[in-house]
Amino acid sequence: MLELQKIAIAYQQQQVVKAFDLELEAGEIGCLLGPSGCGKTSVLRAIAGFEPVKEGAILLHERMVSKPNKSLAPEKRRVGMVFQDFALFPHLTVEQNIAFGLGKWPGTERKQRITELLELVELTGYADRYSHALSGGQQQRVALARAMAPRPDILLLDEPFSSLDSELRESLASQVRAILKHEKITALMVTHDRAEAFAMADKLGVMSQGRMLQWGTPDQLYHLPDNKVVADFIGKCTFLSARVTGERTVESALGTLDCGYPLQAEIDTLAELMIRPHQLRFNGQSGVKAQICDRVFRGADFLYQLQLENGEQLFCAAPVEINYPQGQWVGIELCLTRPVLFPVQQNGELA
Ligand SMILES: Nc1ncnc2c1ncn2[C@@H]1O[C@H](COP(=O)(O)OP(=O)(O)OP(=O)(O)O)[C@@H](O)[C@H]1O
Repeated sequence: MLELQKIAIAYQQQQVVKAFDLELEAGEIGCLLGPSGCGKTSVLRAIAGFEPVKEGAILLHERMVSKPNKSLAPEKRRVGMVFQDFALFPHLTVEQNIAFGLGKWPGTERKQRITELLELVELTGYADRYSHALSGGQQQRVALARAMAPRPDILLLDEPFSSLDSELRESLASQVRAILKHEKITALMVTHDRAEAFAMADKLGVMSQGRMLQWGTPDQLYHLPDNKVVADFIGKCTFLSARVTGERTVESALGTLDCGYPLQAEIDTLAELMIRPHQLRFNGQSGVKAQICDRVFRGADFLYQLQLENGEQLFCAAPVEINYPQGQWVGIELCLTRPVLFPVQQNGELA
């Protein structure tokens, strides 16, 4: 449905997006995640036709819509957009805002589509309200209904929940996902909030400095990140020094670990082992000891900061029923199904 082939975007002479690839199947929801200024909005604007590409091509429905010096006008692309600030017309009612997206649709079809959308976004009964009399979440649902009204081929969402409070953000993200799935709409959303991205995405991409670092399912990015930047951006983790000791084994301060797959690295190669907080467990029988440096209450669990005897630090998430005080020495064990190792130097043998 959507294919970006090595696109580059530049403002004046400065390239802000480089050799950027992305593919979305029909009905899939993709999310671009990345720090402020990495180029997320520029990618969305290029797909919508508001920015030209300097290199590469954009295909929508297998039709070329952008390539250098050639760009199909935004209104001819069948692309819908939802913005951060909702962008509703304040002088129009909910119904009129939604109808705006329907242009020249005939009367009965228009009425039917509006009724259907109001029901879908759970705003039946709000048709005559003006936006100032709606909550932030309701306003954003109207904006979504307006963008979906003409049944675009693809919907682009630019940080649609960022002006809402965090609790509402997550519940609205799940609601919006259900609505998009119901309508079988292909969508691409940009955000810098990973909880939001996890709640929405079938496919997730992490961007940094104009480049796509990795594109895959949220599960792939979380459990098998391609590099340390993705690993860190997608969830809390620490990297423990390790040394290759065999075809499949490494040794670290937590002992010898059988990785279960060939490492393709020389014996004695240095590496870093990714450890997420839930991959460490307290175990009084374990010979590996660590001291509790700090802990943070997170509701369902504590996030412990631990220091090993060699000084390396790790995070461990444990249920609140386990209640270790600061300073205590505890036994710990690793619970990894598929250990992830990174080379100490990029382009090293484990890359
Ligand atoms: N119209 C413009 N003219 C010049 N530079 C621009 C323009 N728009 C964006 N930029 C620059 O391009 C880079 C990428 O901006 P972009 O808005 O795409 O990033 P972003 O990842 O969406 O950021 P944020 O999360 O803060 O919205 C930034 O360095 C920004 O300053």
